Amino acid sequence: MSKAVVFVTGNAKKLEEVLQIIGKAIPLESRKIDLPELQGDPIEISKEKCKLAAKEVNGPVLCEDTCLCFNGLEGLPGPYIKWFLEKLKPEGLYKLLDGFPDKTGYALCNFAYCEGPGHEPIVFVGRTDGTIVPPRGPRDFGWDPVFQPDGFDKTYAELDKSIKNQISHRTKSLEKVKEFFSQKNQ
Ligand SMILES: O=c1[nH]c(=O)c2ncn([C@@H]3O[C@H](COP(=O)(O)OP(=O)(O)OP(=O)(O)O)[C@@H](O)[C@H]3O)c2[nH]1
Ligand SMILES: [Mg+2]
Repeated sequence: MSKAVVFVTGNAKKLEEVLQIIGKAIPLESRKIDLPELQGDPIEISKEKCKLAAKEVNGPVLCEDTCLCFNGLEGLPGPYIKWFLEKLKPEGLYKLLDGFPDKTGYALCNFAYCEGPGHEPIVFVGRTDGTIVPPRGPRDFGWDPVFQPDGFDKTYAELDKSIKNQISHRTKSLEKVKEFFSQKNQ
């Protein structure tokens, strides 16, 4: 690849996972910029975030927006999970579903790639379905303690990192990003 792609994020834990997942498949640089985020549709949010990132960097960029969606709440908190988590902590996220029998949900990761200012971003969606449970496991990354992926009896936080990175929303999205770059560079 001629030009390194800059992954723009203000979140160190995200960056750590992205580097673990992609290894050397895509030469990445990272830039810590906390980008403003639109409200609304998750795809549009990631596209707009990526356009702003491309402007800041003045070159090719990747960025991602992550949602945690509760089926009982019609997909909310979704893209607003960061603010819900900050105020309610993991316990409060589970309590949000008090009175809602459906505890299922999904983690969504939308990576967006933009070639540079003026280019339209492309979005790569990764989704992992699961259940929202009372928090269990280490607290070092966001809402991991309340998300139990389907097929496992452990939360993301309790799972070995290598297992989370085989099945996660982020991995599924990055698989598509890798495929895109391998085609692009043929
Ligand atoms: O337990 C978790 N497991 C994950 O796999 C995961 N991925 C993201 N998050 C959290 O969900 C919100 C997304 O908001 P978000 O996409 O806007 O991220 P951000 O603002 O922190 O960084 P960025 O937008 O600069 O990239 C933020 O609170 C993140 O900490 C996760 N929590
Ligand atoms: Mg953000």
